[in-house]
Amino acid sequence: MLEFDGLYKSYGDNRVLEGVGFAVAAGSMFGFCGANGAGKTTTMRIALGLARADAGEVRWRGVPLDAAIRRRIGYMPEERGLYPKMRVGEQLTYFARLHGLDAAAAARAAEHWAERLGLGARRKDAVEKLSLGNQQRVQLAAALVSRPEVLILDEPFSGLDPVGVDSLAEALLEQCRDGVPVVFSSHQLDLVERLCDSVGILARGRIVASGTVEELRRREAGRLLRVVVPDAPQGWAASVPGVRVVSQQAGDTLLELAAGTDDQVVLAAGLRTGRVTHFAWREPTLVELFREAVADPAPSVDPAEVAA
Ligand SMILES: Nc1ncnc2c1ncn2[C@@H]1O[C@H](COP(=O)(O)OP(=O)(O)OP(=O)(O)O)[C@@H](O)[C@H]1O
Repeated sequence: MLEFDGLYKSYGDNRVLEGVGFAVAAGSMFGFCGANGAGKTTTMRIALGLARADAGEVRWRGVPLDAAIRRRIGYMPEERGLYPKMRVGEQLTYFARLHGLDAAAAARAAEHWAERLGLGARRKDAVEKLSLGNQQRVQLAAALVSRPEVLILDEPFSGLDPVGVDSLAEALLEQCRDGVPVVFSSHQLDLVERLCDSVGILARGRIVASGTVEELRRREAGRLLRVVVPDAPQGWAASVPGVRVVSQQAGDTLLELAAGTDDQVVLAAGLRTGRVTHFAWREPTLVELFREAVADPAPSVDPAEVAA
């Protein structure tokens, strides 16, 4: 288990992390989501020892990370860290050696990952001659080449074409099957939904939602209702108490029901305006769950005011 436990980090007055905690089981993939500036990179840099937490720690198999454990972590930094003049093959061999592989094993691993990520023909080219997407593939190969026990990847999919996304996704799933815990940050929520066993959404310095996508959905279940009334006038649902119209296109409406709102009341309202051809609960997408989770919480209501 890879555990991030109670991480706090401030830069001056900027309180970035205020008790970030989550755990990633060996052999599972964790999607680390959050708005720009939420603190994902900061969290990963703390794990790698590149930033120091004010409080909290990161553990692998119960042991706080130290320099020796960190050498066994494959890390892809957001700012990317390649040597532009070095050839692709040499660079990969170099990173593998840096993580302790002997010369022969390093050369074999470099060749394997270059081929695997579609860089076979570019092995002898200097990194600076590659397109940005291909440089990204080299960076990924550099994280994988040392046969890491743990993978921590900062936006590994950004800038990749669909073929690159597929080859990386397949490579990461294979790492998971070999028992490696994989943490990656991404704004591409469709990918997170497709690949990850679990997801954590960082907002306001904390993980505000976490679990499998299914669990997150179930927590929200029963709230989004799709109703199709082809002949209904625009805005027919807006006056139903406890109903918010999320979207409306022709007679196709997506409604959010407040807790306790009776869906049959909504159905009756729809029927009053015409024939209802579709009426079903709809599962929220990860994008909708994300929006909900990062939105500023409703201002708290003073209980005394409610009682009055
Ligand atoms: N070295 C630093 N010095 C001062 N402030 C920093 C430093 N590193 C990060 N920050 C601040 O910490 C906050 C979180 O930044 P971070 O890069 O961790 O967010 P992120 O979630 O990775 O964002 P993005 O999705 O945009 O990459 C930001 O307000 C950023 O300005």
